[in-house]
Amino acid sequence: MSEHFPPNHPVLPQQKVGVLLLNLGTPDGTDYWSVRRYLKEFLSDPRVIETNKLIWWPILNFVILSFRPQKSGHAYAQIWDKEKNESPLRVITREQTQSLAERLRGEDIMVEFAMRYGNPSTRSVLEKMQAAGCQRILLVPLYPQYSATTTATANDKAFDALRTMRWQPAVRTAPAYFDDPHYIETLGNSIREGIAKLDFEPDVVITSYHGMPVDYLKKGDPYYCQCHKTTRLLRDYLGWPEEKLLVTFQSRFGPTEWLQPYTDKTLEALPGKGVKKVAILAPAFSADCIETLEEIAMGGKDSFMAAGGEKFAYIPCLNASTPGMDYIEAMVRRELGGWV
Ligand SMILES: C=CC1=C(C)c2cc3[nH]c(cc4nc(cc5[nH]c(cc1n2)c(C)c5CCC(=O)O)C(CCC(=O)O)=C4C)c(C)c3C=C
Ligand SMILES: [Fe+2]
Ligand SMILES: [Fe+2]
Repeated sequence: MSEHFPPNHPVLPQQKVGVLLLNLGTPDGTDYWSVRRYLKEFLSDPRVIETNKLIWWPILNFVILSFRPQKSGHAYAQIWDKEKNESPLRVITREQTQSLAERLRGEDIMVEFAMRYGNPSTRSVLEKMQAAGCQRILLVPLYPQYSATTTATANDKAFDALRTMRWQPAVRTAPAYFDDPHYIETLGNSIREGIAKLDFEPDVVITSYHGMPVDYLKKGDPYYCQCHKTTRLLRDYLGWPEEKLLVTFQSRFGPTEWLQPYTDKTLEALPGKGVKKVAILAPAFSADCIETLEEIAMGGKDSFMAAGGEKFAYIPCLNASTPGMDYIEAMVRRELGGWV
């Protein structure tokens, strides 16, 4: 008999592969304190706000966190899933996770989701996966276009948790998929089908991406170029000219210059140029959320109509739709190559 120490070796769970879907995060409720807690974590992230900490700390704590939680809480209340008492972003991310788990069933793969800010936290889920025997974990940031403000910080948070694990699993990160032909085809088909359901033919279709300070682009963040490439490939796929499929940037925050053209200003200007019927989608988001449902589908529609627009339609994100999940499954299987 060999000499083992300790003599009563603990029983170890069976080894398995894990897939961890990562998204941004969302508040646990629409009340002031829930939204404040979420915004504080979000806006304290130096990947998101690069302003010097000594300058930013008082602005965040004394100015932004005293008024923004009410304003955002009111916006969240308009889109809240009242049946599940949860934010749509989390409802949809969970549906995507369940669907992927279903598709990978029988291969002993554990599929979970975690958020960069709020719950379920990346650390708690990674610890659960490690304890369940996941010795190989694929991290999948659910952002089609890479940005340091989203993809990199999601991965950072996962690596932070791994840093304190004695028995650290092997980890891979999935790359951005902004130009993957299968993704472009899936998104292109969702545009075609979205339009086919309408009672009008849009004069133009807008791809509205989440914005970012221009300064981050100048410092080398590839997000802006990847957004443009997604739309260019969509035009090629659909066979549309440049003026039929526009690129705009939404969700401006703070006084600095953000990526342009701005979605809100574009929607206000189009009717004056004779464009009265638009359809709009938000390809930077894998799941519908406050930025798409409240800001675009509701707010964007109001400003377009107030400026003289006649027809407005919002085309949903891929969410947990069958084609959307077909894509995520194929991408995950590809990235798991050699592991399963
Ligand atoms: C302040 C700077 C911000 C940067 C830069 C930024 C980049 C960025 N964000 C997303 C995706 C999402 N953002 C969401 C909400 C949201 N974003 C910011 C700020 C920045 N985002 C704030 C303050 C908020 C909170 C809502 C609000 O108070 O207005 C969400 C939705 C979350 C939800 O709960 O529904 C997503 C998703 C991307 C892709 C991106 C890339 C440049
Ligand atoms: Fe954002
Ligand atoms: Fe917003």
